[in-house]
Amino acid sequence: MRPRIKVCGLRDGATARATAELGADAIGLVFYPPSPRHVDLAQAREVVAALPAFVMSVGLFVDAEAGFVRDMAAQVPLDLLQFHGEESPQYCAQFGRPFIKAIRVKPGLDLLEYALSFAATGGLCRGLLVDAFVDGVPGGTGASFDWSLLPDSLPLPLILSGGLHPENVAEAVRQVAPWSVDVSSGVESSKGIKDLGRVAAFIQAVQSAATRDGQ
Ligand SMILES: O=C(O)c1ccccc1N[C@@H]1O[C@H](COP(=O)(O)O)[C@@H](O)[C@H]1O
Repeated sequence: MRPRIKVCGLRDGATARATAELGADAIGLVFYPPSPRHVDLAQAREVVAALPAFVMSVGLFVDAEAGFVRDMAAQVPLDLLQFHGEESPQYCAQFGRPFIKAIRVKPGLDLLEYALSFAATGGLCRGLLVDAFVDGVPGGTGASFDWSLLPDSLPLPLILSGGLHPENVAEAVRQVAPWSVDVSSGVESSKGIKDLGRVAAFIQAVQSAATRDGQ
């Protein structure tokens, strides 16, 4: 089976719709004000309303006040929450909604133990997203990391992210065989502006890598 594809940081309905039509399985909405991809409530609602059935909307938060997460989740139809900061399993589970947890990988991290702590949240944690560690920036950096640091198996579906782009994603899929890939900077013409040509190239690269490997 080919890896699922999430494109993160969509900010308008037309681009979100086109991204879905190109074959994305999920799109991400960044509810993190310092990000150049940040969306306000009106933008988020416009993006989600543009999605066809069976394309998921994912709301991304970074160490947000719980009230802010509740408020956005009540006003925007989000299928999944993404926690991309230092949130604990208890924090993530308190919303009673399915979520994915991001972790920034660096040498010495016990990824298995980390995954086990989130797998114990009563089925709410639907995947572990692995990203590059860049000091002082929580994500969306375009930086990649050493994929050989990833263990062979984990108790949660693995979502590979961090510096993926159309030119390296096929190799990533072959080496890591993730459940899903997640991209933001690698399909942009400038920070926060998605380039649909690069989105198409990214999706085609994932599909062809998976086909060649008989997935
Ligand atoms: O996209 C952002 O601006 C962002 C901000 C804060 C935390 C996470 C963010 N995005 C996520 O970062 C990873 C990797 O992004 P990139 O492809 O290396 O640019 C991805 O999971 C996005 O969902």
